[in-house]
Amino acid sequence: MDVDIGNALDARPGLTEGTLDRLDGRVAAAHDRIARGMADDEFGYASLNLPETADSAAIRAAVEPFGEPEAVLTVGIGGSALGAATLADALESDVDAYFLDNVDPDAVDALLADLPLADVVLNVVSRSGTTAETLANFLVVREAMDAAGVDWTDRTLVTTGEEGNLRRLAETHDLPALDVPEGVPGRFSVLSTVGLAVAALQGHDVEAVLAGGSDGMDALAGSLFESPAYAYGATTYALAERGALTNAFMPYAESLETFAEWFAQLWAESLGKDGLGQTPARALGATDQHSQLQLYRAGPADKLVTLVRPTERADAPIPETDLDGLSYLGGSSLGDLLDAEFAATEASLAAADVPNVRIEIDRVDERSLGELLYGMEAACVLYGELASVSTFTQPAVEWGKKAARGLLGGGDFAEAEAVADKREFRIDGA
Ligand SMILES: O=P(O)(O)OC[C@H]1O[C@](O)(CO)[C@@H](O)[C@@H]1O
Repeated sequence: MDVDIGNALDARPGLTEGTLDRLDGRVAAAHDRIARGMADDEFGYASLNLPETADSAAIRAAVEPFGEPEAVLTVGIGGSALGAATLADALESDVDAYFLDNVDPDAVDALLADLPLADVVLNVVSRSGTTAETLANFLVVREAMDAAGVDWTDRTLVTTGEEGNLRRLAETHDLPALDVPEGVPGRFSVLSTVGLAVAALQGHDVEAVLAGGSDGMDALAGSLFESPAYAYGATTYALAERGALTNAFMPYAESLETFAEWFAQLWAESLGKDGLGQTPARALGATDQHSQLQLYRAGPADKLVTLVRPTERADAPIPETDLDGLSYLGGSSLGDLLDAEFAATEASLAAADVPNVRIEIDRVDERSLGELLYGMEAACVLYGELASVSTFTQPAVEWGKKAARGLLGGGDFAEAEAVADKREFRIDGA
């Protein structure tokens, strides 16, 4: 993974090389803190040890009984789904991967109607084992399997914590079960059982993903000038300090669109604390050049754009054409066009003094993805150290959970009562 921060210098907001030099001392101190946390397997910091601590053999052993299924259906949400989905959507496989990470009845019914339930592995993932959406979806899928005459206990893999409903379910029905890694928040768990079981079921090289993570681990150093991940973390932090409170995250590869969704949880849930943080805006190149780019380039000077791409990709020729004004496309290729659009967008932002950072990986394969995912996690941890926030907790999400549970009769919660206090100011339609 390479990071180019050149277009973050002298932008609006922008950094100078002097800023970076002054910041590097704080990066060194932050790295020492991170290194100590990793050495002691401290809560949260343990995430950055996963390339060495993840048990790929246990993952392979757990999925082995399922052979090569037609499909894998993951029921989980947030970090319990997005990492696996990132790898599944980035890599090709003959085994289809589906994810139920929402409780939209239409979507759930439509998916269950299409799935070959007798040849699906039901991969239920929840660290806590109490997440309402995950447990509700599991109960719905289990009933659908029952109704289809499928023995769900033959088709289900559980990944969960030591305690909780899912652990008890696995023990009661003797289900294959994987442990979520200790001390690793869900959004940092892609390089573990949580993110890699689907990859193993899809026949991907799990060890190569972890080797890429190790590449990222080896690239950590006590200076932003020596570590791409820290260069990204320090630059995004310093730009936020200067007003870039939105980070438009824009991969130029369809295979990395879900990666942007994974990044959004990592960045928002880790750094959105104490009135601080940087809003990740998910975008896709070249598509969003025809939508959001207008705002990025000509809107408030309150954002940076992160451009991500593989330097090697498949290609497809563009046939010759005599269409007026379009003959220049003929004989070129879609890859050439995408690369030209990437360079043009990058230059367009620079010409408007909009800070932008380029992240490049060799190609979208297991090893490069492992390094990229690890690099973003390390960048996030560094940013959190520099911002002095509690990177690995997410207390703000609990209020809504209690309110929803109270509304459904799951207990007496003041949050649920507060829902009734909604201030009304309605403008009704026809
Ligand atoms: O794995 P669990 O415990 O079901 O949690 C799922 C997701 O919900 C959160 O806890 C937030 O509610 C995320 O941090 C986590 O990734």
